[in-house]
Amino acid sequence: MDSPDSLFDEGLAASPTPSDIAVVGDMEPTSSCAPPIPGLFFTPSLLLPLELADQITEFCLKHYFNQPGVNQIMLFGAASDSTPGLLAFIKHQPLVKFTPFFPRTPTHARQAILNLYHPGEGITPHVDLLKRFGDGIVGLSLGSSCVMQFTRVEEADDNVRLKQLFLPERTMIVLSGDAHYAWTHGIEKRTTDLVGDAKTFRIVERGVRLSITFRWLLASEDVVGLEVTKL
Ligand SMILES: O=C(O)CCC(=O)C(=O)O
Ligand SMILES: [Fe+2]
Repeated sequence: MDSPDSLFDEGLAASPTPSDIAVVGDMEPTSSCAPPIPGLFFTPSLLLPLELADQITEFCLKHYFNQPGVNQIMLFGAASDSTPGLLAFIKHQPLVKFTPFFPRTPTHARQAILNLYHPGEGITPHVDLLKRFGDGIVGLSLGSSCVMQFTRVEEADDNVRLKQLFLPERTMIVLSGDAHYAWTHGIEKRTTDLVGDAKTFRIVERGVRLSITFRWLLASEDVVGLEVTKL
């Protein structure tokens, strides 16, 4: 993937966007207990307030996903008016204190990627572009849950290379450090997820899911082309 506007690392994914209906494959029950990946922070009980979540979802669907076939939007700039009230909420959550996401003196532009997934769609495992983004990605799940999968970029000794995490709707995940740079993240193309543990689990249907991920752009990476939405 050579395009200068590519968001993801070469070799790991060909410009992943939510895509393609797939057959349900083998599933393992997955819980909302964060896997032991350094730099991955997730608190299942921390939920975006329902009213705010509904407002943001409605706003994004109306303003950004109002044409057929559009399933990914990139926003650049302060990204405050573009997702009203969302950054103000995120900023005060202890989870983001672990990341350099809200430095005392912001020096870089902010970027948000909005992905819309219909049931059966997913995103190829990838590492977000290392050279373009600063450390610390904050991701929100709106409208539906899903299972996110993580694999180590380098082969490691441990038996379990693939780790999974169930992301209920209105939850927030933070990927920083190793979780950002040394592991891929992706979502399998499924219409259902198996949630729980080996003994007690249930099938959860996927609905339409909107994810919003915030990042910092590194210096000189804040101009990527004229086709992007400038705020
Ligand atoms: O949908 C998600 O939660 C993940 C999106 C993602 O990985 C990305 O936009 O880079
Ligand atoms: Fe990503």
